[in-house]
Amino acid sequence: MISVEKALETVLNSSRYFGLEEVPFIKSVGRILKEDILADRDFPPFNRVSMDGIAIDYTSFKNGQRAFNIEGIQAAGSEQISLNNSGNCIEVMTGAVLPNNTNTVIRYEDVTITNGVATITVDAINDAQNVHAKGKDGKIGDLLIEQNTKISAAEIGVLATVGKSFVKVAKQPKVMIVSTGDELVGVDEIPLAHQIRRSNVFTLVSLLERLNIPSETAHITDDKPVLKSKIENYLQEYDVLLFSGAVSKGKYDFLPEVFDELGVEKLFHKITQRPGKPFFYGKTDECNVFGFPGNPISTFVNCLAYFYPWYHKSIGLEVVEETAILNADVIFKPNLTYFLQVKLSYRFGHLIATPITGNGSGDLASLVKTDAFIQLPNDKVEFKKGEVFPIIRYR
Ligand SMILES: Nc1nc2c(c(=O)[nH]1)N[C@H]1C(S)=C(S)[C@@H](COP(=O)(O)OP(=O)(O)OC[C@H]3O[C@@H](n4cnc5c(N)ncnc54)[C@H](O)[C@@H]3O)O[C@H]1N2
Ligand code: MOO
Ligand SMILES: [Mg+2]
Repeated sequence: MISVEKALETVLNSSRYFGLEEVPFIKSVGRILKEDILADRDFPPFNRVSMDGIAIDYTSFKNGQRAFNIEGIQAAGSEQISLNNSGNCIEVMTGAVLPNNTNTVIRYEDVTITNGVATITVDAINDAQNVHAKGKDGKIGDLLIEQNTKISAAEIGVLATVGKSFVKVAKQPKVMIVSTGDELVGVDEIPLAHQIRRSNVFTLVSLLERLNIPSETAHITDDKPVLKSKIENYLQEYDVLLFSGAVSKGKYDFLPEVFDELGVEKLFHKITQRPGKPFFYGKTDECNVFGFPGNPISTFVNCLAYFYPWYHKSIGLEVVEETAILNADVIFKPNLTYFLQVKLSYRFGHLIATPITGNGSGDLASLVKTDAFIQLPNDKVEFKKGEVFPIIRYR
């Protein structure tokens, strides 16, 4: 039996590198970028007209000129034209290149146009107004998105702008999720009096989907030879195996011995925590094996507390700790770290965790009423309202 801290350290020390892949940028939301994205040209790439109106040479205005013959039109998407006579003007549209020999744009609202002559109707204009200068937002080669950024809609626009139709992202591990147990039937089935529907695999699939990790699932009954032959294949085929059930002390809890017989190196079995104590963790050269205890809340909390940080470390992301203020006195006597279910709220900008006690680790419906687990350490028995502890949230 090891402590939560030691278990987490062991899990993190066995993180694994899954490599990179290139994906179409539009499919990359939620993935972890594995290259720096640089500006392929200046931002904006030319002196960009930012108001519809007329472009002039400011010197003419400064010298007192107010009426300008219109020489032409510069539309957005047209090649740059030139003002031939510095006493004239060119009509310009937002998004167009500022014409050669002009430097200042006056918006249509501030001019009147009659018979091809634009007359400025305001007293003051500024040199270079309404021009978004080339390179003002960024220079060619500037770092726009750092690697290890989680790609969101904000990054997608930048990727499009710099022409990155394919991007390098962290490859996801190949994951198999296995439930075990003779008492479990499918979701679409009507359970007999002694049976229940399996739920843990689907919880795990969903917890992995939050990380954008696709997974496959299987169910194996409590039959040791079958477990052994199937798991032998899975160990060859997958980067990660997540199990729920069959890791405790029961007559049919075969997984620890099956893992041993298949050469899975045991890194630990059993942690001083509740719920989730009988967690088995091991690895082979190619595969990491998470044997979560079968009680639904045990599977759930251990996936969050150990698989999540292991995955984050594996793809090169920082593992960040969050804390909240306990909102009630709690007494917990066993010498175990207590992952207590809490409902989160904000008060004056502080995150508050209100304990909601369910009926133990089999009470999966209680998860619906809470948002997170607060992690109460095993070095004391009384936890006071107002004290701050780490939390693991799932919403
Ligand atoms: N003598 C002891 N008995 C138990 C101990 C112990 O230390 N000594 N630990 C208890 C704790 S704590 C837990 S947690 C469970 C862990 O049990 P297993 O990992 O062996 O899991 P199972 O026995 O297969 O099942 C336990 C429980 O969970 C339900 N279950 C399992 N899989 C699913 C699923 N996919 N969906 C829904 N529910 C599932 C199963 O029906 C059982 O009710 O052991 C305690 N016992
Ligand atoms: O600790 Mo077990 O994980 O209570 O259900
Ligand atoms: Mg059992």
